[in-house]
Amino acid sequence: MSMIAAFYGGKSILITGATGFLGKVLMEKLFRTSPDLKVIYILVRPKAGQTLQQRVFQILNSKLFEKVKEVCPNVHEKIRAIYADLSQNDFAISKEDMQELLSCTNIIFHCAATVRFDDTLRHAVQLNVTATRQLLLMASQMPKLEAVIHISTAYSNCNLKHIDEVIYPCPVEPKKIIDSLEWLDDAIIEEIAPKLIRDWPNIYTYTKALGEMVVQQESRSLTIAIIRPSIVGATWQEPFPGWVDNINGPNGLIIAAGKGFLRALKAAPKAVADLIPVDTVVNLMLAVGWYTAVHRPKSTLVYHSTSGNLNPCNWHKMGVQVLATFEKIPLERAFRRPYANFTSNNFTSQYWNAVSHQAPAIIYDCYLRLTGRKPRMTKVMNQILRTASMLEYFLNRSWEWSTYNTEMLMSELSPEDQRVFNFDVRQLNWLEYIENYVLGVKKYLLKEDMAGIPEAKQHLKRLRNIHYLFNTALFLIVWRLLIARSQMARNVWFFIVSFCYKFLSYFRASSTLKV
Ligand SMILES: CCCCCCCCCCCCCCCCCC(=O)SCCNC(=O)CCNC(=O)[C@H](O)C(C)(C)COP(=O)(O)OP(=O)(O)OC[C@H]1O[C@@H](n2cnc3c(N)ncnc32)[C@H](O)[C@@H]1OP(=O)(O)O
Ligand SMILES: NC(=O)C1=CN([C@@H]2O[C@H](COP(=O)(O)OP(=O)(O)OC[C@H]3O[C@@H](n4cnc5c(N)ncnc54)[C@H](OP(=O)(O)O)[C@@H]3O)[C@@H](O)[C@H]2O)C=CC1
Repeated sequence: MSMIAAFYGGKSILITGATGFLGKVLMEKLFRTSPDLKVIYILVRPKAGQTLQQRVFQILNSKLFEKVKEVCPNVHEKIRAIYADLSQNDFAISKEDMQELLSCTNIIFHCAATVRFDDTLRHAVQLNVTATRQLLLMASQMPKLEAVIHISTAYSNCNLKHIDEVIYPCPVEPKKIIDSLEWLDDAIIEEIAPKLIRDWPNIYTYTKALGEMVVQQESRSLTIAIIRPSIVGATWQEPFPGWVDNINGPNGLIIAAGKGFLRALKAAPKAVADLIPVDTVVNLMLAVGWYTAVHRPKSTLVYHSTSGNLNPCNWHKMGVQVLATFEKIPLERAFRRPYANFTSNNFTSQYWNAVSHQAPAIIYDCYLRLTGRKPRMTKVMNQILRTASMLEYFLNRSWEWSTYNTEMLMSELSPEDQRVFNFDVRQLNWLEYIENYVLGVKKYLLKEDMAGIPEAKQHLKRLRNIHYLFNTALFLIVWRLLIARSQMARNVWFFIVSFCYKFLSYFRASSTLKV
């Protein structure tokens, strides 16, 4: 019997960010392994014209929750969506709902955040810092609370090379930043933002670091743990391999590569690609929730959910496997054949951008214009290049994350828990994982039909022929122009032609002799 699964039985669990990538997988696993849990409260806001109920309905009716419905048929009754906006005071939760949350909650998983790298400082602080503080204030009024699990990121201290499982101080107190944002206007805030974030690469990682400091300062009587995942990728094993549903992190770039838009990336081929499957992160979260509530460690423990030091894979290996998978299972209607050129050199990268990205986009837009259609490829390409440049920082560096606490926790689990809540990334086979990942991007994110693979392969063959034809035509045009203008080119041309002629004559003569 799994001790962790039994621990969550009969519990009331509060999850923020339950509609996000990590939150959905967390809910799924909780319902599947502890179907006798009492209730999961989720803080949700209406979005894209959908009410809370419609959003919950959509999640529960997705493929991700198919197994849950077999194990826990009354899952609809065990989920309680509470209207909340984490950027508002008291999260805009009604009095009745707040009362229920305060009196019933046993465990909190705080996943909600803005994960955009280019968010405004005001919004990112509201979500990643102030909301964390407010949630902890709420937590301190919960008599039945056993543990709070805060989700940070392994990159919250990416200005350091070696990162331990400790909370590092930030140069400016979070409280001071929160207070000053109250009276500064937006223009000034955006002006001071680059000075505030110093050597952090973006507002996201900086505000996540501030969020950790808030956890440390506000923990007081609470039992809290922090989990720091690196780059969260598709599911490895559960509930099925390759599930993914948003374009964040590697997903957008994998699509761009598969569709043939992105053919070169400024990335250090040997740098560690620190991906971690989302189900591995969720298993660690649930194990940490159990351990924190049962063992009540005296200080706030930090757990790294990373792969680099236990089972490293580099960007080159990852890129090669992504391309190999696209050979077998290509995406539909590709723009060009998938290809990837990793370089960390500035000049080479700019050259590839011009030749492999901008030029084809401009040529294609000319073609669209000539055929009376609206040009769009340059816009798409610029969007992809902007995203790639935002991720560059993470593609050109390697970090060392220590994993003492994570390994300690692993050794504390019973063999059954190690199996059911497996977060041992050493068992991950990268080649198999990446293949399933790419397949998952095609099936679950792009919703492409597997029956379309033969047609997609035919399309790639046509693209290859167009590519050869285009290159030959280009070569002939350039050569013709050169011959017309340069005596040296003409000499080279006559030399080649006479050499070929002599070779053919020799070949013909020797074959006649043999006969
Ligand atoms: C062979 C090649 C191999 C490739 C392998 C490469 C692997 C690369 C790995 C990358 C490493 C990433 C490192 C990350 C490390 C940090 C870890 C964390 O904690 S990070 C935590 C994770 N955080 C991150 O990863 C955040 C990173 N991303 C960002 O911050 C921003 O996306 C941005 C700033 C990059 C671009 O912003 P912006 O220019 O404003 O663009 P928008 O975002 O607004 O969207 C663009 C378009 O996409 C549409 N669309 C949106 N959603 C979906 C969807 N679900 N479904 C479908 N479509 C969707 C949307 O409608 C729009 O279309 P349109 O309306 O224009 O037609
Ligand atoms: N994905 C990754 O690679 C990594 C993620 N992390 C961390 O993991 C956590 C979860 O990330 P992930 O699931 O990928 O992110 P998502 O963007 O998929 O999910 C974010 C969640 O936060 C919710 N949220 C955002 N703003 C508000 C708001 N104002 N009010 C209420 N809810 C809000 C979103 O709700 P809505 O659906 O309404 O937008 C969504 O449920 C984050 O803390 C992130 O920092 C850490 C490392 C890597």
